[in-house]
Amino acid sequence: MADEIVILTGAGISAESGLGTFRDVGGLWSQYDLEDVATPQGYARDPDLVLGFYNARRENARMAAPNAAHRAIARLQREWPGAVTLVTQNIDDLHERGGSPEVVHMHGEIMRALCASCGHRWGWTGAMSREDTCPACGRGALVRPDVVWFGEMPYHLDLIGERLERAGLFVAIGTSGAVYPAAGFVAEAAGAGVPTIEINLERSEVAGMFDRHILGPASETVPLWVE
Ligand SMILES: CC(C)NC(=O)[C@H](Cc1c[nH]c2ccccc12)NC(=O)[C@H](CCCC/N=C(/NCCC(=O)O)S[C@H]1O[C@H](COP(=O)(O)OP(=O)(O)OC[C@H]2O[C@@H](n3cnc4c(N)ncnc43)[C@H](O)[C@@H]2O)[C@@H](O)[C@H]1O)NC(=O)OCc1ccccc1
Repeated sequence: MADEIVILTGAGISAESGLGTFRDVGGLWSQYDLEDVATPQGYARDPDLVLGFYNARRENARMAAPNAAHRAIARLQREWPGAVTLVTQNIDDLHERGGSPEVVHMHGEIMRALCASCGHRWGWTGAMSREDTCPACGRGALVRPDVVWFGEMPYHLDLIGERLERAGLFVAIGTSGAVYPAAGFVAEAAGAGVPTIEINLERSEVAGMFDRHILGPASETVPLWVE
């Protein structure tokens, strides 16, 4: 419907809340090899390294606070109930703490755990270790963060595809367009004749696919765009 909006966010929207992005200078991927810490193979090879990596990110997310960009999107969702689908690649909970009523976490959530044995999911706040056991099947050493690793299928792709098809506008905020299938959503939207806007510090790797570009820090550009 013409008045429906799909918003996709990435690490850039949480940068001004103090959560490092992935590719920027000094970003996470310059400190860790994603093969080691964000793949099922890395987890099988060295679960302590992986659980330690996510324990540190969970602590950072817990200490961080939502910024004006998170709050502006939440305001838009409240002012247009049911018309705004907020999809995020971020595993932090800053959108929810910024007041967003519905957040589609396509890459999972760091404040949740997943049992790699029975698939049970539950809320998780503290540090995770191999000693932890699943409250459903009781097995240990298979409790992992409920996040989507490289080579794993992202969550909610059917819902996202359906919302993209019928959207009146697609907006990407704070994402480099380097990771698929998220980076392909603009092409899906454009293919369905949906107008597209990129709001980012700089032009992304898929900038050429967007109709409009609003460049600058999200905490400034997003509240202005929402106004
Ligand atoms: C590296 C890349 C080439 N590899 C992939 O894309 C792979 C493989 C692949 C699949 N299809 C392909 C097609 C082509 C090539 C490769 C592939 N994809 C997968 O493995 C995916 C799973 C990918 C998910 C991996 N998990 C993440 N996260 C969770 C864990 C964790 O977080 O640890 S990805 C993780 O990295 C990505 C980081 O990207 P961004 O968020 O954009 O962050 P980045 O730092 O890159 O950029 C920040 C941007 O913000 C801007 N910025 C900075 N500060 C600000 C500021 N202040 N204001 C505004 N903007 C700002 C910067 O300028 C910059 O542009 C996010 O998605 C994030 O979630 N699974 C899959 O494909 O399954 C099978 C399948 C098959 C068919 C259909 C479906 C599935």
